[in-house]
Amino acid sequence: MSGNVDERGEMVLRADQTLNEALQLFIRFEVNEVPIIDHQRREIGRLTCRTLLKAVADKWDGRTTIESLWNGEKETEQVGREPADAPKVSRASVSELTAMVERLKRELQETQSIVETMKTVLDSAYEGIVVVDAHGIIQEINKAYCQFLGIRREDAVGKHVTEVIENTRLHICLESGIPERGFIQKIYGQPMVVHRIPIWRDGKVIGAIGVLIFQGVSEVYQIFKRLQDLSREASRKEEKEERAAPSRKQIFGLNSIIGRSPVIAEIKQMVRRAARVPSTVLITGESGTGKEVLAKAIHQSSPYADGNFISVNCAAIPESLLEAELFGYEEGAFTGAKKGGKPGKFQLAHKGTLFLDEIGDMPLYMQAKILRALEEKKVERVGGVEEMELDVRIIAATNKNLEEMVRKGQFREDLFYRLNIIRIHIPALRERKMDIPYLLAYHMERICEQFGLKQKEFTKEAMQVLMDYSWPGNIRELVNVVEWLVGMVDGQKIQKEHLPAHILSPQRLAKHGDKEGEKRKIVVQTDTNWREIVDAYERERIKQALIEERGNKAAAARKLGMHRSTLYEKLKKYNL
Ligand SMILES: Nc1ncnc2c1ncn2[C@@H]1O[C@H](COP(=O)(O)OP(=O)(O)OP(=O)(O)O)[C@@H](O)[C@H]1O
Repeated sequence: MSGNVDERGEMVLRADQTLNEALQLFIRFEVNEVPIIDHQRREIGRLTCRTLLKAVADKWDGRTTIESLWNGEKETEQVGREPADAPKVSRASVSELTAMVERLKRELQETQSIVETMKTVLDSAYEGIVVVDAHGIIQEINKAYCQFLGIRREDAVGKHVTEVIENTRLHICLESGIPERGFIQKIYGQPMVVHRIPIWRDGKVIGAIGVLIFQGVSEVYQIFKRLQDLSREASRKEEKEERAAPSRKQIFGLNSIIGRSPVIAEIKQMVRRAARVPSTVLITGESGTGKEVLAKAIHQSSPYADGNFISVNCAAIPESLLEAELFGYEEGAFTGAKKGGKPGKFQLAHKGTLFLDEIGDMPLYMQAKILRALEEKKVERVGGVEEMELDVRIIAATNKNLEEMVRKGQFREDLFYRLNIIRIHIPALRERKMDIPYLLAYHMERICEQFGLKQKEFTKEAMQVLMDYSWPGNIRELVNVVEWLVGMVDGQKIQKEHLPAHILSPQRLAKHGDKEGEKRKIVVQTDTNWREIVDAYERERIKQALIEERGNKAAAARKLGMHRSTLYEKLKKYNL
């Protein structure tokens, strides 16, 4: 910069110097204006801080010479001379503005780098990936997809997805907001496996991602066969359980917790941690939020998975029977005691998990007994003399405020601390609305499969109403609504008008903040109605299948997509 001082010791810039050099000089000496000289060192004008910053902000090419800026090659307005009414830039603001420009430049570079990384990731993927906006317009498509379709990226971006990808349903997925996983889509006559994933933000679908997984279904079959061979041995236990409930898809452990909200991700993380240690877990959350589902997931992912998962609803067992239920009894322990006695839930859960649901409803004297069992790891049957050593993982759950109950003396403080070692809280469904479409899709698929029906879809309007609803009964209520809709709607599309009246006009239901009891009453009441309707529907379907198959039960079971033993159970249930 030494060449930038004239004979009078003043700062100058030569016209052939670059904007980079000028900016450095302005920053280093915090000047506001510098004379520009030609090669004969004559002053030909002045470069102001404002002009320099504008040039930088407009087209930041640091190699541009002051001269070319001056000549207006890249600038349309007069450059170099400050308009008469231009605001004067103070020394302080010079440094502030340059710092701002530097910051913006850095941020821009970072954003460009992220975009570049994303593009590289997309293009490195083996799968075909396409991203559309809320209108179905392609925003991004990766190399693998373009190669498969035989198109260029620039010919696809900006077009509606239906113009580019044959038989796509990505635009339908935008409407329903429901993900479609593992669907078969024919492209160029070839069956392909695809995922369609809607992108939700602030309760709205803002786009969708389509993933073309393999180059063909045959490849999936090959992989599936390989996996089957490998896991045959390991899956003996699963097969046993599947036999017990053949019409339902079995999902285990963490996979049984459906939801994509950040809070569900956190909960899954907690489940992973809780599964690793034998510590007691306390699960809290409103009724129907999935406390039992979570407890099972912990059990299935833990070293206790080979043992039983025994669930006890402490509120449902009469007080007088609770002790015998939990600890078992010896023969003759009391009038009416079974011959040979009976093992208690603790004993049944030995080397497994005991799930104490509604622990807040446990009477105080039983709390003391449970505490003793937990601390000593021993139980004694009612009427017995011998103690049995037990290795049981305890998971307790409640929808009550146990801290408050401890304060009021309704719950033992020592038991509370013994239970509260790992605490997991499940928020109400209305506090994690982005899980709603995933739960609807999951239960729709599960129930349709169970009833042997083709899966139904929600229209955008119906989905919006379901998203807006506050679900006072949480996921249990959602499951009931799906079951009701599967039974009641004839076509494949579930329209807004098909939804139950209390969901369409929720003001008829109790508002949040109303007494818990009131809320429960409404949910239970609606539950009963749904159950009756669903049962009537199922009875009718079974009757029809038997008529069509001329009384052949095996054929009717096949037609209904249920196992023969399930059909026998239902025939008994419906008196058919
Ligand atoms: N994350 C989830 N994914 C899928 N289904 C779920 C999930 N959570 C709950 N459900 C379903 O919701 C219903 C209620 O779940 P669950 O019985 O675990 O709730 P809960 O909180 O234990 O209820 P309560 O307090 O009344 O005992 C069940 O049908 C269950 O399958």
